[in-house]
Formats: sequence, C-alpha cells, structure tokens
Amino acid sequence: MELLSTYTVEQVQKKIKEAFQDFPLKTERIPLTEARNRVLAQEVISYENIPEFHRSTVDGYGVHYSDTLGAGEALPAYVQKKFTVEMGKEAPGKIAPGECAYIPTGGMVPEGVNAVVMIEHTEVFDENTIGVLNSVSDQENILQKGEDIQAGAVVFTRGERLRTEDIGLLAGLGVGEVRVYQRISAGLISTGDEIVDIHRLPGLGEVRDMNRYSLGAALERDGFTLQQTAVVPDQRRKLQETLEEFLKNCDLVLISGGSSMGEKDYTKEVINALGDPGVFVHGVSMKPGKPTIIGKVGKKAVFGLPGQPVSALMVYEVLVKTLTELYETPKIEAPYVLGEMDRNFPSAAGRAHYFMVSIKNEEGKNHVTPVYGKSGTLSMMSRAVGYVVIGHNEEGLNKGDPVKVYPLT
Ligand SMILES: Nc1nc2c(c(=O)[nH]1)N[C@H]1C(S)=C(S)[C@@H](COP(=O)(O)OP(=O)(O)OC[C@H]3O[C@@H](n4cnc5c(N)ncnc54)[C@H](O)[C@@H]3O)O[C@H]1N2
Ligand code: MOO
Repeated sequence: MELLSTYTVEQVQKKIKEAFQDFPLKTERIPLTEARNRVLAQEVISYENIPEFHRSTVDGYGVHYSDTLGAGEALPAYVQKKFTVEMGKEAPGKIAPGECAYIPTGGMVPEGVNAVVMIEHTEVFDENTIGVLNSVSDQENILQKGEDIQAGAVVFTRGERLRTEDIGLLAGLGVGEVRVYQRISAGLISTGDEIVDIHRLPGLGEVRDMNRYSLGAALERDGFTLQQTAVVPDQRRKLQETLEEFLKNCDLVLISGGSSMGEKDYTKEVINALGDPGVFVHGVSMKPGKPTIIGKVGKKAVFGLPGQPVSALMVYEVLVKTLTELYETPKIEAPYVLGEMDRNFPSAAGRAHYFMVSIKNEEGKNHVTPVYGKSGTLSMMSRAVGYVVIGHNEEGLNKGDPVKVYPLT
C-alpha cells in the first residue's frame, strides 16, 4: 500500500508559495470606506505635505521665543497683541519681535512666530498687551509643515493590509479610492456519507457539517470570499463533478474529509483526474493534519483537508492561510503571547505537533496549560485560547519551558 510522503510543514509552506506563483490574483478599485482589512495592490505616494502649513498644537499666543527668555510669574515678558488667527483661515499677517498673535489649537502659525505660549501661561495686561509668564523654546508647541507626512513620501507600499489608522491617514491625504487585491473566491466541499446539514437532526452514525461553518468563518476572517458550498457523499463521480463545477467559480477549493487512505477517500484521485499538475503534496509531518492533500488544477488551488474538525482547522491555519502571503506582506510575524508550561507535555520527534492551551495569568506570568482532547473534539479547540507548536525535531516540553502561544481568533 502506498504510504503518505512526509514533507515538513516548512517544506510544504515553501512548496505552496512556489506552486502558486501564477495564482490568478486580481485587483479592484474600491472606496476608502470599504478598504479596512483589504490588501493594497498599489503604492500610495503623498503629493502634499501634511500639514501644509505650520500649526499650533495648543491654544495660546504665538511669539518670538527670544522675547520670553527669563520670563516668569514675578517678571512677565510683555508683548503686543497684533491679531487673532481664525481656524481654517490663513494667518492675516506677520509677527515681529515684541509682538504676538492669538492662535487656537490647530490654527495656522503666522510668519515670524517660532513658538506658542499656552494661554494658561499668560495674562492679559491690557487690551493690546499680553504678559508671558513662562519662557518657551524655539519651535515649542508648533507642528511643522510636513511633520506628519512629507510631499513625495511613500506612505504605503503594495501588499500592506489596511488597518483602522491607515484609513484615517489615507483620508488625510485625500485618497478616496484605493486599488486592492480582490478577495480570493473560495469553495468548500464537505465529503462523507455521514455528513448532514446542520438544520437536520442527525441519525445514529451521522454528524452535522461543522467544517463548512468553521472553515467558512476562517476564510471570511482572512479575507477570502466564500463563493460556494456543498455536502457530497462518498462517491467518486459525484465528488469529481462537484469539484469541476466549483473550479469554474472559485480559485481555491477546500475539500474536507476523504484525505486519508480509506477505501472511500477519493479526494486525491479526483484532483489528479481533473488536471495538471494535480496533487503535489499528500502527507505533511504535522500532528494533527498528517493526511493533508494539496493539488493544483490549472492555476487554481485545491486542498484536501482531514475531516476531523480540529485537524481541518489547524491545517487551514498552518497551510491554507499561506496563500495570503502571495499578495500580502505582513507587518509582523504571526503575533504570539509568551508563557511558561505549567506541566510536562510529551511529544514524539519527527513531526510538528500543534496542541491547544489555556493561559492563566498570575503575578504577571502566563502559566500555559494544555487543553486535552482528540482531533475529533472541536470543543477542545473552542475552550482553548491558542495553540503551541512543538517543532519537528523536538521531543516534548518540560514544566517551566518558555512557549509561544499563538492566539485562536
Ligand atoms: N489507516 C489510516 N487511517 C487513518 C489515518 C492514517 O494515516 N491511516 N489518518 C487518520 C487521521 S490522522 C485523520 S485526521 C483522519 C482523516 O480522515 P479523512 O480526511 O479521510 O476524513 P474522514 O474519514 O472523512 O473523516 C474523519 C472524521 O471527521 C469527521 N468529519 C468529516 N467531515 C466532517 C464535517 N464536515 N463536519 C464534522 N465532522 C466531519 C468524520 O465524520 C470522521 O469522524 O484519518 C485517520 N485515519
Ligand atoms: O492528522 Mo489527524 O489530523 O491527527 O486527526
């Protein structure tokens, strides 16, 4: 009997990126209001300075800082008030030494002013004379022209995922539309004679289709569009017809179940029957997830995920998600929380082991506890806050070992 080949997780991640270099990525222009969490397919250059004029960062009086040297409560520095700057208007004149102008927060700093004294550090001596009770230094309380963004600067590069703050910055630059990568259209096929729609009461031997929902949620979370779903019994012809139809509408198809070596595990055969180059991975040295299948039909990707609900999600997390790296340059490596094992956790070397954990924070330290269960028990994963990876060549963890916990989201 053919045994599963065993590529390491890292080898498979690399193979995925290489195999799908010609993946059919498309782009679209969308309004800024819809751009959060989308990945830029363009560079954004600023044609303007932000701000375009020196701005006061406080409500106060714009002065020549040298006029305020040595000023204090007991010995105010007196300056003549020339005018008031109105919000949203150009400053109406210049300020010479010995003079000042009232400027509101965000107002334009007039020519000649090189510092702003906060209003609470001044007193009105008479209608035209202001007493400064504090000295200020050169450029104090002034936001310089171009201090936020300089004209000509590359503000965003292609491949950046736009976050909340980025949307605000783009608005500040007057960018109302952006070119982003289109969401990859994905299809989900749940296979198995035992799988029933979640709205039905399963008979003995039957199970509800959990994977369609968990994988569907994961795809949506990561910016794919769930285009099509189906439940298919363990019949080769039916699976092939369904996959063929899905590949007309989807660039990525996930088939859950039927990945192993059982008599009715047809996923591999069907992918190979449909196209070149077909299956290029069957078997990954990871636990759970060993029987994973990865194939390519034309330029499109087909993953055969293990049917076990925990395994299907872990393989999604570790391998399917790699596809987003074809167009996205993550700002940081996958975020993790550091903690310490609160007990020993054995593991056999020879495959990467992903296990679920909970965290208890006591006296500033994260104590990490395994959440036990089989890969058929999704409640184990639901109770966990994250997972820990034991590397391919490592043999388990000891109590007190530092670990990285990758959060489940
Ligand atoms: N002789 C061997 N048997 C198995 C091996 C092996 O290497 N040799 N690997 C085991 C491992 S590990 C896994 S994981 C499973 C993978 O099996 P399949 O991908 O073929 O999946 P199924 O047999 O169809 O289902 C497994 C299990 O998951 C349940 N399931 C399937 N789909 C869903 C769904 N949409 N929602 C909820 N639950 C689902 C299914 O009912 C089964 O209980 O193979 C081992 N066997
Ligand atoms: O590899 Mo299986 O995915 O352990 O349950």
